[in-house]
Amino acid sequence: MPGRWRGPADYKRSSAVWREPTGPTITKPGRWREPADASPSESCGGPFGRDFRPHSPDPCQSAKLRVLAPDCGRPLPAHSLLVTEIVSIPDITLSAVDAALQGGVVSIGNFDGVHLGHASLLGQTRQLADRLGGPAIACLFDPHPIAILRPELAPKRLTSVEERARRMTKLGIDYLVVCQTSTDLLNLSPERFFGALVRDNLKCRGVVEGENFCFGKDRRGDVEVLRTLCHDQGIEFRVAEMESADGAMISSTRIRDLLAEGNVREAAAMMDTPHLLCGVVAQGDRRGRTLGFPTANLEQIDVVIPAGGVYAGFASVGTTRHPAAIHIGESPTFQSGDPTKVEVHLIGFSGDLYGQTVSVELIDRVRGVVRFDSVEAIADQLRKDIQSAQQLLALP
Ligand SMILES: Cc1cc2nc3c(=O)[nH]c(=O)nc-3n(C[C@H](O)[C@H](O)[C@H](O)COP(=O)(O)O)c2cc1C
Ligand SMILES: Nc1ncnc2c1ncn2[C@@H]1O[C@H](COP(=O)(O)OP(=O)(O)OP(=O)(O)O)[C@@H](O)[C@H]1O
Repeated sequence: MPGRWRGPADYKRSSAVWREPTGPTITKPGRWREPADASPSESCGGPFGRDFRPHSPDPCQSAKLRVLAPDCGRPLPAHSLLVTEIVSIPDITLSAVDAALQGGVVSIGNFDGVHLGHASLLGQTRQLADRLGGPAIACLFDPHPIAILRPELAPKRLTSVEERARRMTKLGIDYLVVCQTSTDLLNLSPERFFGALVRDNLKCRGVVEGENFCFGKDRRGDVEVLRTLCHDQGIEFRVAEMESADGAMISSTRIRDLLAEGNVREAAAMMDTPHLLCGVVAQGDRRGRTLGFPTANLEQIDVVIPAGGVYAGFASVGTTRHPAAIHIGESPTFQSGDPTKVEVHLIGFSGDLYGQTVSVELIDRVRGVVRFDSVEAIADQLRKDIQSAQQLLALP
């Protein structure tokens, strides 16, 4: 049965991953630009489809749902740039990863959003792996530990695991190891955690972490503890300087806060790529087309939805990318909608999108949501919004 733990040697590995013949593109950390043929919609379900639902509150349930690529049966599109291979380890104290993953350099964290701080860290991981020989590995925990420890405080994530892998590809990371989070794992002391994952499983030659890295039960291990553990095992250890913007450290939490304010532009700057909302088009009230602006209503979005407002962005359907005006939140004019409703008007597009997967890159904010007194007034404003969006997107 796919995804079920069968024994120590049984770790899940995505086999439907396509590797570029020339290997991953390595560029200066945080300075890469998306190649012209990369379509964000492929990263929504990615090659793993929408079956990959890692955020179940019940870790056992999550393990059952962990159906990675081998069983999804869908071929990876040729233009997809996903190269970083996702490897799932159900239990770090039991699993035995294969030799290809061993002898490299690891960086451990959540890497949600793969922001510029992560990019700098992972760039150094790549460099050290090149020097020492062996793969460059990022390792994260899924679900996020907070979802098990304090589920009521667990924030929505910025990026799916597949999207993180896609971003890591551009940073030269060979493997994204996804450790199945459980209470047993969270109860491991720093020493036992290090022994199980870094020493015995990955047999690392090097470790790279940021200054604020903590690990092990109650976050008792810090970079000094890690330095000693690495030293005792003859593992090279490097501490990366923290990356900042406007005098404050860049973090996933800070990016979530920016999105909560509707500041998608700054969030994009910190991730070096726009925030991506991916959903399936559902039926709305069918009012949009009567206003002259049909909208695709997106459902099943499982990442942070920014504050209510009108945004400029791009919407991708399959491999086609359209400029778009996006409305998030309620429609007070019609007393309808909810704060997380996402409606997308694809500029210059007409056609049926129901049931299709659409991914939206949020580039900039146009304005807040307003209540209009008449249908004519809102239609007038929508025309202006399309113009503003086109300007913000620098379209002719
Ligand atoms: C670019 C854009 C801006 C919008 N701004 C507002 C707004 O300020 N106030 C409002 O009540 N509705 C706003 N809407 C929502 C429209 O009222 C909504 O698209 C319409 O009710 C159609 O809903 P339906 O897709 O469920 O049929 C906006 C929609 C778009 C596409
Ligand atoms: N701004 C940064 N510069 C350099 N390294 C960073 C930065 N932020 C985090 N890191 C490092 O990246 C690794 C992964 O950290 P993690 O994903 O938990 O970071 P985070 O962005 O601070 O997340 P959160 O806001 O949820 O705490 C850790 O080694 C951490 O020290």
